[in-house]
Amino acid sequence: MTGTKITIENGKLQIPNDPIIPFIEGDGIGPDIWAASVRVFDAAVEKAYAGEKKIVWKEILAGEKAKDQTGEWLPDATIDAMREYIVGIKGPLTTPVGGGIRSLNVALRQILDLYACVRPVRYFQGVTSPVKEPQKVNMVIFRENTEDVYSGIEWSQGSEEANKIINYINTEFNKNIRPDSGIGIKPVSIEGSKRLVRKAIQFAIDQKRSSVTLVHKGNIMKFTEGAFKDWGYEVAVQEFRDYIITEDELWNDFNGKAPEGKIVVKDRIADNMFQQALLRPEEYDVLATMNLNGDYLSDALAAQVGGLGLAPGGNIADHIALFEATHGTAPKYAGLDKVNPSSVILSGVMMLEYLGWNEAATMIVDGMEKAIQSKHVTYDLARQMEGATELKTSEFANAIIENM
Ligand SMILES: NC(=O)C1=CN([C@@H]2O[C@H](COP(=O)(O)OP(=O)(O)OC[C@H]3O[C@@H](n4cnc5c(N)ncnc54)[C@H](OP(=O)(O)O)[C@@H]3O)[C@@H](O)[C@H]2O)C=CC1
Ligand SMILES: O=C(O)CCC(=O)C(=O)O
Ligand SMILES: [Mg+2]
Repeated sequence: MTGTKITIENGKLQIPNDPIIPFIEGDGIGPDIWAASVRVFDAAVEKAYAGEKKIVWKEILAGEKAKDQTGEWLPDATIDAMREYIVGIKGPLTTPVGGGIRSLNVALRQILDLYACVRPVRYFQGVTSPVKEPQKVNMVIFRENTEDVYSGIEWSQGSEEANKIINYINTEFNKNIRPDSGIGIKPVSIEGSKRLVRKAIQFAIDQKRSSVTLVHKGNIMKFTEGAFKDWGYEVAVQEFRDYIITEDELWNDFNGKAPEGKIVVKDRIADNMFQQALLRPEEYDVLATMNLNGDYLSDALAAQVGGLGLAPGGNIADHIALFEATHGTAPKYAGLDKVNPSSVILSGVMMLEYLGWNEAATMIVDGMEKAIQSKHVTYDLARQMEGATELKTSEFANAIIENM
């Protein structure tokens, strides 16, 4: 295989003109949307750089394909490849509910310590949305990606471990957990919280965004969610003093009007955040959330601008980054060449921006905007639009390429 590895020099990514980029095709709808997406990426890079740049794709295995070919759901070679090649992209992977394997998606994030799940939510002109003014939504979710109830530390009801823990907590701490309970642990650390909020604020500074909102349920879960909020404010005030004001300062010192260029750091209790996002979306910009709240908010905000077919994301550490759509494997549509590939395509746009290949990224977004405005779209958007022509996954990729 030709191609050159991305490297890190003096803390910065060095991107060759022919980077080797690993990809995971994914389960369910994964093969359909990956086949469409990769054609769009290659066409955009070719068009933007006239052959001077090219991605050399390297398939790595996870999920059902890995199980079939290697006997393992997540082979070590896949983790090694991500460490070696640094930037990658993946399709969705199935996680059974209840028993069976744990989430491979979560495992990839935890093993590679991809601590920020970054999910931008914006409106595409022409998409029909369930809200009146979807164009007011322009938020970027920074979701903590390695801890919280996603840590996978849980024991089933009736297991020896669950019984032991219940007994210990009830006797040592005078609590009253019902003996027939399942047990899950919710660890939230200073390190995990602060590095996530730090990344969110740095993004807000770099992208000249107006606010960072810490989302939490700290009124109820005081020492996990409440602590996340407190540690978030600590990072803001101690590390970014020259760039930010808190919401208290906004009202006490600036009469509700932020000085030019200052980012307002505020917090909202999670249930309130969901209704604020619907009713006053223009007041929210960057959101820093814990793992579970961020998972819920990602799908809800995606729906607000037209659905999961348009919801990209990236799991990003200090250097290693694995881009992926917000949605899952939508198994009922697997192999039908039906679903919207845009979430993976827009995840690829995030990846191209991460590489600094902004020209190709912009070209894809332009192509997608034009295809949507011409009402040539996949079923999910077609069913909401009047007078739309429904395209297959592969045909929508063609439409983007033709409009680039
Ligand atoms: N990061 C990952 O890999 C993720 C994996 N998963 C896994 O995926 C599996 C299925 O999860 P499920 O809860 O059904 O959620 P999914 O996100 O897979 O699908 C839910 C619904 O969202 C809509 N949708 C999803 N993707 C698209 C798309 N590309 N284009 C158009 N519409 C889309 C469909 O809606 P409609 O029915 O209205 O057409 C679909 O039925 C589970 O095993 C879950 O664990 C879930 C989330 C993330
Ligand atoms: O890993 C899974 O199966 C689900 C993950 C998920 O919902 C998400 O990352 O948004
Ligand atoms: Mg989710």
